[in-house]
Amino acid sequence: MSDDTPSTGLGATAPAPTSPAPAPTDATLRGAIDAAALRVARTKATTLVEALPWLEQFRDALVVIKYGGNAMTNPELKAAFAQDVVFLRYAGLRPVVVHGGGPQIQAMLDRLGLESEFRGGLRVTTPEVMEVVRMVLTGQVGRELVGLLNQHGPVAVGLSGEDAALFGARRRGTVVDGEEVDLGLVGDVETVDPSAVQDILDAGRIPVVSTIAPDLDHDGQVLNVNADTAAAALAAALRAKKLVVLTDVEGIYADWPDRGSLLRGLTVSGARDLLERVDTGMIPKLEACIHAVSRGVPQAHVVDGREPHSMLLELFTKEGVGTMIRPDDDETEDETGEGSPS
Ligand SMILES: Nc1ncnc2c1ncn2[C@@H]1O[C@H](COP(=O)(O)OP(=O)(O)O)[C@@H](O)[C@H]1O
Ligand SMILES: CC(=O)N[C@@H](CCC(=O)OP(=O)(O)O)C(=O)O
Repeated sequence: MSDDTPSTGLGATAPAPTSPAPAPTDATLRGAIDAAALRVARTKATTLVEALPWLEQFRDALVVIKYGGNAMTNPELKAAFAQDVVFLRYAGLRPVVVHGGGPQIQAMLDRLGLESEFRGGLRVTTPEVMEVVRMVLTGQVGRELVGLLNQHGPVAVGLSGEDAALFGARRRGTVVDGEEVDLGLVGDVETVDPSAVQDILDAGRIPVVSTIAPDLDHDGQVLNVNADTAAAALAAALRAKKLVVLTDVEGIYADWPDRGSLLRGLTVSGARDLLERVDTGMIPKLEACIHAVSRGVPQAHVVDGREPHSMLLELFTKEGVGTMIRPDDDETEDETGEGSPS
């Protein structure tokens, strides 16, 4: 007797069926498949309708998306990212992509046998390394993203911080273990003229920005700037409605690397306090979010770029998936982000 023989509930078991159940007819099978397909279609429709309040709220909204090099290493993820950005555009938002490319720069430096080291989270940049940074960001990573976006229609236009004086930067050093460190050709963005980006947006297209910046103090010299902070400066100058930073973790953790300490929401003051406790990679991201929100961008999000379509989930669902940073006087609930479209 097989283990799954049905029980009568009276201590005895029912006799095993003597003949197999009749095989389902083609019509019954087709009916079952149609019912399942209908259920899937209904779920899709519910998902679309759930996005409606956000689509209404974000109509025309300018969203600056920072796409980090670590979230850009897998072809499927890159394709999903391109789909999401084009989706935002076709849904009536105005996305602007600002990309990094740290791992891609490193790979090229390794191929060329050039050494470079990071100090305080920034790459020490010699003139030779600067040539590679410029070549990889504008000539490789930017081009590739433009190509991926344009697979969905002729929407994307690439430019760098050098075009139409989009960015102007000044050289910076850093302090590591109490010591002043010369980073070479590394700068902070000090001026932003967003008119070239605005022109591309006004044409209904998607600007894709590589973060190379002319040196304001030395004509003809360009500087290597951190892509997170450049994205924040651009978001503030464009008066963006959101800054979305895609990276390779779920969001910001209160107590990194304790996976149970993922933060759903943070105020700018909370983010400033946390700066003391985060490690190298997250410092420029947190600084970028603080910079953008304290200069008038209503919300900044840190989202997992390894999760396909995480950006859409963060923007268009009640639960969200990453960490949202908002002004101190914003009353949005921290834990769930519920209450209003985030
Ligand atoms: N509190 C924190 N929350 C999340 N990540 C953190 C935190 N502190 C440090 N990190 C590190 O920051 C990294 C993200 O920065 P980075 O590797 O520079 O990303 P990207 O290439 O996307 O710019 C994470 O992978 C993680 O190792
Ligand atoms: C000064 C400095 O460190 N610049 C970065 C620029 C690229 C970048 O920021 O890329 P991610 O966003 O992928 O980290 C670098 O040379 O790697």
